Amino acid sequence: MSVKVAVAGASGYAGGELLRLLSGHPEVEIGALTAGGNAGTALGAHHPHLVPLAGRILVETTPETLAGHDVVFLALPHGQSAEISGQLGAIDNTVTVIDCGADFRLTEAEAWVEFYGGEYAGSWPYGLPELPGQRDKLRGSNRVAVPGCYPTVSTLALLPAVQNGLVDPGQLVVVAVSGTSGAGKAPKPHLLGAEVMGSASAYGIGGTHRHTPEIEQNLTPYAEQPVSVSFTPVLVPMARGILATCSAPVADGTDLATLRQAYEDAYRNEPFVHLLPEGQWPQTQATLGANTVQLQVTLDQRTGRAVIVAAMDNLTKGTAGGAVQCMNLATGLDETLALPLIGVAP
Ligand SMILES: NC(=O)C1=CN([C@@H]2O[C@H](COP(=O)(O)OP(=O)(O)OC[C@H]3O[C@@H](n4cnc5c(N)ncnc54)[C@H](OP(=O)(O)O)[C@@H]3O)[C@@H](O)[C@H]2O)C=CC1
Ligand SMILES: CC(=O)N[C@@H](CCC(=O)OP(=O)(O)O)C(=O)O
Repeated sequence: MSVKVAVAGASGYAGGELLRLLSGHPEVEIGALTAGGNAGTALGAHHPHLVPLAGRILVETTPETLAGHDVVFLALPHGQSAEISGQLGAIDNTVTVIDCGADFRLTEAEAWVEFYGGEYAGSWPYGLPELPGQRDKLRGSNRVAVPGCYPTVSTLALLPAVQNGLVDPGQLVVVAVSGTSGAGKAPKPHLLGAEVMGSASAYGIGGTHRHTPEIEQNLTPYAEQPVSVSFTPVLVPMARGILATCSAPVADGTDLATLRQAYEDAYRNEPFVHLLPEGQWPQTQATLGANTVQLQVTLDQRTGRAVIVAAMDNLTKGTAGGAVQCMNLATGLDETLALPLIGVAP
């Protein structure tokens, strides 16, 4: 079986990571690679690490250049996916579209308007296979909305505690540091070297970051009470990686052994989510370039809070790896194909 894929937004960070993974995929043939203003230039000018594909010329992102592929990955800025996927669907009704952007992630129009503004495009099956029952929705699906990077790691960190009623889901706190590639490649003043190097800065503070409703949406079906998360992202001087520290008050009678057991049970059979041995705490470098999330959980006895720390590469499991995992499921391939378990450390 050969799956012919196109990558829209191939000159960007997510597009580059998709191509790194897809280049090693035994069942994939790489078709059109598209960009915006950089159409007409060679891929190698943007991603010199993608040596075998370096000479490929980027073409314009149009329905016509994307049509005729089995799978199209969209790695475009927010708001672009809705329009192009609609136009593409009108001329090619057999294509599977996997969107790395946010356009189709939220199921509630009000949340979309509050956090993104503009017109709500609707929702597609959510590309987090580790959510209970989600694999069945992704198998054979011809549309997938890949999660945001912070929601992937935060949801997987909190799910077992929430699902088993071990914490108060109305008092979840997530503080997550991220490398700057999470912000994309387009130039922005706050990403200048002089702003980022040797400095850490919180942003999207006070419940205003657009990933807040996505994390709440993910956990709500598994909670016995309303879910509320206080989420604070922090930019740190790394290229890649997220380290999320999540906490919540534990339910009466919950001890550390019960908490730990919930995480062991939830992730024992998950290929990409790993609870570390007791006493070992996640660090981002162990997940770099790997499609993995590494977790540890403990109980802060003094404050009565469960504390879960999770590490993940924002570009791999947090975007492109998650997207390839969804492609594997959508096209009937082995879910784990071409997805590294081994990180790049130190
Ligand atoms: N970076 C991350 O960690 C994560 C990213 N995502 C999502 O993935 C998507 C891509 O992000 P990322 O790769 O970081 O962003 P980048 O800014 O690095 O890349 C954006 C890509 O989109 C192209 N593009 C920009 N404007 C247009 C346009 N008008 N028409 C066609 N193509 C255009 C750019 O081409 P050109 O070079 O020509 O401008 C580039 O290839 C976003 O929706 C993002 O939210 C999701 C999770 C995590
Ligand atoms: C460091 C940084 O800026 N990170 C991005 C999140 C990246 C991500 O997951 O993506 P989506 O844009 O697809 O939602 C941010 O906070 O906006």
